[in-house]
Amino acid sequence: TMGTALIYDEEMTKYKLLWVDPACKIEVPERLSVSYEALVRTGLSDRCVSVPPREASDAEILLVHSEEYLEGVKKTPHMTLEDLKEFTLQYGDVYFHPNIYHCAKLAAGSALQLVDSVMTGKVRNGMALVRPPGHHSMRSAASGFCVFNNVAIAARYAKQKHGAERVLIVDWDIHHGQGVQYCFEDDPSVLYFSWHRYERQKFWPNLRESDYDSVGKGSGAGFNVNVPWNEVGMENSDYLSVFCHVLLPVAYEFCPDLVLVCAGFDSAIGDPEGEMCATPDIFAHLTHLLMNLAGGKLCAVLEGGYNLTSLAQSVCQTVQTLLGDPLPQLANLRSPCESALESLQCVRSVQRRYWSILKHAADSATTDVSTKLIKLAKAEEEKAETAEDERSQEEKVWPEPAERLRPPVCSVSVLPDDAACPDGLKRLVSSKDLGPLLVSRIRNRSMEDAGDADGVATFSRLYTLIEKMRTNEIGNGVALVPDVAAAVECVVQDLGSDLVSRVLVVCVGKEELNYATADGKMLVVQISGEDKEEQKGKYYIPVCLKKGCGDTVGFIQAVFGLLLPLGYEYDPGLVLLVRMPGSGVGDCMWQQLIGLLKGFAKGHTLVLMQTNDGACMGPTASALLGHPAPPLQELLTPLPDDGGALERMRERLQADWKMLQTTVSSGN
Ligand SMILES: CC(O)(O)NCCCCN
Ligand SMILES: [Zn+2]
Repeated sequence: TMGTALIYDEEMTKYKLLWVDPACKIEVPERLSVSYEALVRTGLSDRCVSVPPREASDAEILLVHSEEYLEGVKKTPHMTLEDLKEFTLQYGDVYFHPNIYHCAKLAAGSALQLVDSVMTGKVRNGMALVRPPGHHSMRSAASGFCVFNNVAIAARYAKQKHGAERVLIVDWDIHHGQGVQYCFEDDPSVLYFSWHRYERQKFWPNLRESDYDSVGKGSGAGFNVNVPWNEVGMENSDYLSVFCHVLLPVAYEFCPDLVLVCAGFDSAIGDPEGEMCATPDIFAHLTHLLMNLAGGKLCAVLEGGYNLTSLAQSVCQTVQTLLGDPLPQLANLRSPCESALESLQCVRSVQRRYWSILKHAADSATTDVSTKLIKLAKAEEEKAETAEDERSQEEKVWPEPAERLRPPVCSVSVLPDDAACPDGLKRLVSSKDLGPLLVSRIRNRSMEDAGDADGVATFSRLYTLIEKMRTNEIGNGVALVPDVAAAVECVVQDLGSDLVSRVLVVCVGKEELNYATADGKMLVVQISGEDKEEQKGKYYIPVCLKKGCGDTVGFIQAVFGLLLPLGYEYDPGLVLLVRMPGSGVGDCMWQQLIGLLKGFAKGHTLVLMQTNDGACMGPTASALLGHPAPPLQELLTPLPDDGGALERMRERLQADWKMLQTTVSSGN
């Protein structure tokens, strides 16, 4: 199914703080109106399926909250100002208003409408712009501007009404959604992931149980994943590292039927609460990285976000990705910071006991993180004293996110004349005259009999395709060629090199690739079952899966632990995905790979396959067109894998590639 639902009603702007409370003054009605107005202004709202909110019923609210709490909140509409203040005093950092009960029912009801729309297949995914937010509210208490726990209610509702068996909740808000954690900490059917500003418990809500060692209880052990940020100023690379090295491997092993996002945008630059430095376009990638889970069924529900500029931009980035638009290039990613690496290492070392995909993660006990903790804590104590005053004054500025233009043609195919063109793809026939020099090079390089006019025609079409991707006239494409190894060599040596500055070549299968430039114009990552001799340098990385490319657990570990971090750091202008004959990779994994690789080069991927391997043309076309990849069920029953080899490879490569790091540098 296609389509993105958008749920919004201005009624949810009709409550505000009626007295002085410094902790609550940032939660203003304009948060919602500027977000919606930005979606209207950019034309994104018109591209969505507008779904009206509704009020959550008592029964639905009671899925999470107690009767006494609900009865209490029910009385607030008739309270005097003094009664409202009195009622509010029993909770922390939250305020009540005569209309907030109505809005809280609409906020929860919006999340339920979104779940209905997605679970019934009316739309593929969607976003609910709501206030009051929800993730702090608990069974019998309001907290942190939250009254009813919108997403927790939605998760229970999805299970009860739609039979969802496993629900993943991703909370990228900069605060810990303790309400969600308490609700599901002993429930293995709901995996709760949250990162949050923590500063070793010095940041609100100052809970010991927000730290990384709260992994869930009883049968829920392992189904709660907390990533504390112990410093402010976290950047895009810190966020992406946690997604690649913690959340995504675990999420894929969990294999959810539905993904709910506590979409708070106070984790973006400029926000007074988060004080982080990640730019709004990061949410395009965070959303994208979750969109191939659960067959694309993703519901994003607004939580926090208090800088009206970065909030509006972040909401637009999220919705634009839900609509399937090309992703922005994330420029100049750098190494995750030391504090992020320390958190990453701690989280992986506690979660490795519960997730086989993390089994080979370093056990932090061996690197004695505690001394590092103390040393770093002292270091930042000094820094904090000085930085505090400067930091709070400085006004953050960041570039407006780049436009993300959909190319006129989404996907094309380059095929032998007798091959059928898959539905939805446009056959590329026009070809550029390559000129005698290139023609002779092609003939020499790859064609046995120089007379192979077909070969030249194919390559001139490939050249055209690459050129039209560079100018964004075409999004992506797939080519069936007689000899895929020869084609790769020709494309990267002759065609690609002068058209794009960096080509990421992802080869699946064992064929020998006998070129690897050391100049960085090309990065080759080859995933195969063959044990290759040591890699030939920084830009040729052979990843060996002992049990071959059919080993889904190993493949996923290679994709998230190596390929995606490398790709983000390399930041290519074009992705060349090569399917070597006999690779043994499954169709689902293949589609997942195509979907995930769209995160690079604004989605400009060229898939090369051998003519006699055309059987997977259907799944390939489907993935290129943006249809979500089917879930990888195999992950549920992982075979004993050799993930250790991948960890060792990552450790070896991280000297060259900073995004591969998952532990604090043992050096300092
Ligand atoms: C929804 C939320 O997580 O943004 N609420 C933040 C409350 C902060 C109170 N100091
Ligand atoms: Zn927040």
